[in-house]
Amino acid sequence: MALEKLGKALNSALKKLARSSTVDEATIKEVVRDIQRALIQADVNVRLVLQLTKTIEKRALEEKAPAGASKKEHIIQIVYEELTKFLGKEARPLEIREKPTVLLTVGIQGSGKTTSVAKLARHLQKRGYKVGLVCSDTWRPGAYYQLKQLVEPFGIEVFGDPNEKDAVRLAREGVEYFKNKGVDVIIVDSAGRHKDESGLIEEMKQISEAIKPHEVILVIDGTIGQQAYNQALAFKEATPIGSIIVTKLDGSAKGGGALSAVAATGAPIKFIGVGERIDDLEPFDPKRFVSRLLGMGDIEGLLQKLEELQKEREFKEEDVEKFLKGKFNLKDMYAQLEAMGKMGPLKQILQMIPGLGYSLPEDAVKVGEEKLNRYRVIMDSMTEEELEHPEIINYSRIKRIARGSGTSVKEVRELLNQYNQMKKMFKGMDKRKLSKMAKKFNFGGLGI
Ligand SMILES: Nc1nc2c(ncn2[C@@H]2O[C@H](COP(=O)(O)OP(=O)(O)OP(=O)(O)O)[C@@H](O)[C@H]2O)c(=O)[nH]1
Repeated sequence: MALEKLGKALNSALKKLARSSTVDEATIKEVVRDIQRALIQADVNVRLVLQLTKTIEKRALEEKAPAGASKKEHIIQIVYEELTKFLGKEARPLEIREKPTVLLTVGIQGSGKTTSVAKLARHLQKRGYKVGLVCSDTWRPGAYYQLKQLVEPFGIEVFGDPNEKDAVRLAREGVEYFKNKGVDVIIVDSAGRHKDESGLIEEMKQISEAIKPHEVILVIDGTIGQQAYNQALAFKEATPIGSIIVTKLDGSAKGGGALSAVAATGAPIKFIGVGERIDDLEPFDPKRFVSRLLGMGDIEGLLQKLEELQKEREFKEEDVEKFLKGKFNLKDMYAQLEAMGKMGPLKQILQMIPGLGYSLPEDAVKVGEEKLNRYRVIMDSMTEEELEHPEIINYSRIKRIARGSGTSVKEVRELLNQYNQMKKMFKGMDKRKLSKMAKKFNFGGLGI
């Protein structure tokens, strides 16, 4: 996984939060300090770290958790949101709009450029595009053979001439060649042997002028950490159509520094390299990346589901009245269960709740999910009258319901007990307490 070490450190900071019994100022400050330490160790620029953690701390201390979410959940949400913003906020996918779309890749020698070109070609091929590669590296004859070797197994053609000395001419001829072949995407790989960024950018300008690419992609070595800032900035200023691939994020201790430094320039990171194999290239999406980094499953999904859950949890005024008068029936309970069912497998929901996913024993989740299903099956075998007036369900009805639903008398009784308990609790409660309890019941009252 990319940035494994940073992920682990951030994850343990949040785990500590999830485990703490209270969430006060001292807890928040400790979490923030842990996050600071983790980021600085990943070579993220200290000034950026301080800015980021100050925002997290301020929000965590000042903002109130939205209804239905705990303070812990809210803090995790804040950390997630701020880290996402830190890495560019939105995904900026590579778009293939025209046929052919011409891409030019540049990058300093050793950055992983040639490998990334092969990976990108394969990535696009897997998405159904026919891709042609042009090697315009006139400095290193081996580059052509290296590229060929990488993509040959996939039937991707490489245009090049190891004896040609004019990079601009090679690039132009290569693009013409593939245009005539009707490919969807042409990727032109330029030379990496430049003494510095200015040489690199100069060649990029010349080739750009000749082939008019739709996009220029800079490949940056993720192991250089925050030094990536200057490279990305110089590049961003030189081309209005630039995007970036940050390589070697697998196992690099400084990858977090490189990613955040590039993001700080505002240049879009479109892919990250996460290994030496041809498939080790991932489209970069800050949201998904941060969710995975924090090791908390799909947090985006969680936020959405929390929102839905909250809507479902909101008891209508008339419902509250009804419950207060003790008129809560099985149908009402059924509606609650159905609302839960709509939101997908319970286990999945529970796992997405930061903090809970860690502590939840597998058995508890299984029982909850199974029980919910059984309740539903049992209620499907009840008549309308029984659902509305459960008090009429006597022993012979229980036997019939058990038979009809393929369950047992014991299970039908269990459901009725659950109902009676809920009803008893609703009765005689004040409004405020009731809505609080209702929220709890959606998760806690069903034997989960
Ligand atoms: N672990 C890891 N290694 C990578 C990644 N990308 C590239 N590499 C390795 O980095 C080394 C240099 O990669 P090349 O593709 O030859 O890069 P380059 O030197 O920029 O290419 P040119 O400038 O064209 O010569 C190779 O050993 C690659 O296997 C990555 O994402 N992860």
